[in-house]
Amino acid sequence: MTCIEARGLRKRYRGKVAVDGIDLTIPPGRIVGLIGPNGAGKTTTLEAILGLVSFEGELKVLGRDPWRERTALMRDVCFIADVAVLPRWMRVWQALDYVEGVHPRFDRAKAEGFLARTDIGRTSRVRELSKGMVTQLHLALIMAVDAKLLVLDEPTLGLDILYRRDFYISLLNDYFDHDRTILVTTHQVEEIQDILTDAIFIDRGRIVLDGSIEEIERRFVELRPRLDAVEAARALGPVHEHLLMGLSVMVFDGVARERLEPLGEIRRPGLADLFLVLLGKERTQRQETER
Ligand SMILES: Nc1ncnc2c1ncn2[C@@H]1O[C@H](COP(=O)(O)OP(=O)(O)OP(=O)(O)O)[C@@H](O)[C@H]1O
Repeated sequence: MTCIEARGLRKRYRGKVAVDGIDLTIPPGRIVGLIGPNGAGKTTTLEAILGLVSFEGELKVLGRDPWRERTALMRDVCFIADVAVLPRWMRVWQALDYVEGVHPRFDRAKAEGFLARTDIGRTSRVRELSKGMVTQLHLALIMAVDAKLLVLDEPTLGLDILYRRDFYISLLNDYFDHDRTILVTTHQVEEIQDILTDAIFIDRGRIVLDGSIEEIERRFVELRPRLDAVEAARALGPVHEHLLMGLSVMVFDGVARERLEPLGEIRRPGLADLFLVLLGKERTQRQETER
């Protein structure tokens, strides 16, 4: 069964379009990055998937309509919103007790294992923890639930670089298996690009690119042409060109590597760079259409 299927998904807030008719097909066993600038519609898309906002269009998550069947859906879905909120008076062990009590698929030993890698004491109250520690606690609770879909909205906001790395490694090693799907948004694209199987670029409520990392890597190539090959490379129609310390860097879309290799050094463009390139292109095209 497809994990998430959307056709013409649209969300308007009092006349303002936040999500503008997007189509998605996410099978099980993928780690999908939803990447976009501020206000692109990422959180709104996740909220529709989680049944937290109503929407227009068709949307099925694990075969259910999230808005109408939210309660049933939540047995198989876990999520972390970009603002982690836990009751401030609660002690850490009480939070563990609570989730154990309400969630039949919570593995307490696993949560304790995640917490053991932090400085969070079992008897501390949430209000005594730093912002990053509250997030760590929240992640430990959520990652110990056996769910089919895990939705993470900026999960590492406020976490230090060591813990962020540790988090993504354990997401891959301890959480992910080939039946689960993880949908994650972050502005720190470089940190997640190596764990993703797929990327969806979104800008102003529309999808700019959607594909597996292998497809994206096959399609886009970065070339640093030799000085004597710059004109020949330009003739192949790069979708982007910029200068780096006086030398040209070009990105090609759908040009065979064999044609580029003789012209200079070939690289895999980073997702963040690619995003900037495609975003610039899309915005220029839209401005031209609007004119
Ligand atoms: N509850 C709301 N009421 C009105 N407008 C909203 C609401 N939530 C979001 N929006 C608008 O919808 C658009 C998309 O917002 P959304 O939060 O989905 O973006 P985002 O991609 O998650 O951004 P960020 O990276 O900044 O978190 C924005 O223009 C935002 O102002």
